[in-house]
Amino acid sequence: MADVIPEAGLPPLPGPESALFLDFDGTLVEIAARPDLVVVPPDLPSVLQRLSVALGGALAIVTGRGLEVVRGFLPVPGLVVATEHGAVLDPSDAASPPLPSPPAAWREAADRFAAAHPGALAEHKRHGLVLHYRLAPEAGEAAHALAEAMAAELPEDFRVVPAHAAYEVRPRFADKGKAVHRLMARAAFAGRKPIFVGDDVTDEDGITAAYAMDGIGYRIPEDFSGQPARFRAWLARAADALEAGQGPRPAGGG
Ligand SMILES: O=P(O)(O)OC[C@H]1O[C@H](O[C@H]2O[C@H](CO)[C@@H](O)[C@H](O)[C@H]2O)[C@H](O)[C@@H](O)[C@@H]1O
Repeated sequence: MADVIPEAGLPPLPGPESALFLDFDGTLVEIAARPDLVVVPPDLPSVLQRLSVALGGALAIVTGRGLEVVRGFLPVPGLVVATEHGAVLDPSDAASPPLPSPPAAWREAADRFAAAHPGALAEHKRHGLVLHYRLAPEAGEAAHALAEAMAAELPEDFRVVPAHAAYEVRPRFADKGKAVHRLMARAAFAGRKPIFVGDDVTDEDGITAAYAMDGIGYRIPEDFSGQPARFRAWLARAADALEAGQGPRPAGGG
């Protein structure tokens, strides 16, 4: 990696018995003015691929982003991804629960919100939508009110989750913790020590799940000084260390 950052004060590197669960925005990449403007460092996909191979496939991206967006940013063969906050796993599994999608009227209302507030954005996903106001801070209250009004129409299916300068309307029964539990049941992950790394409130479910399975969670603000670059450098060192000696541990070997 291009980032030259001292190791002091960083968490211990993951060992060959680990399973890595990594958030995307604010963790692997710096927050940007708009979702389409995030910058993926050119060497990040290869670092993720090396880690995935070294860990026998036990590496997953667990993100609020949509599936196609993540695959576009991180073109890593064999990479497991849990998108839309765990609602959509790829590769999928037979246990995938049916999840609702926002009604067309909500999508139209979201687009009208964005049109009415220059700088605001409506992001549409399969099972949810996001009202972004980072570039239109005065629209924050309107975004919140609209998101709450939508979720109130179908409260058994949807809930509102605050994000960085955005409000997300997403399926009530999807969260990153459930995604971690489902992935840990897969052969490549089973028996490993889960390590979840995130930066945001939605990552707390994933961190809780990791602890529940004798793993650990790291937070970018506290453990990497709020710097995704520090975290990326840590990942690169982990790939070096795993390749140098520890090697992949057979999947499911306890
Ligand atoms: O779970 P994550 O990978 O952290 O994704 C959470 C949401 O991130 C994206 O929005 C946030 O990042 C944007 C790019 O840095 C930023 O412009 C925006 O203000 C943030 O809210 C993404 O657009 C959402 O779909 C994700 O759910």
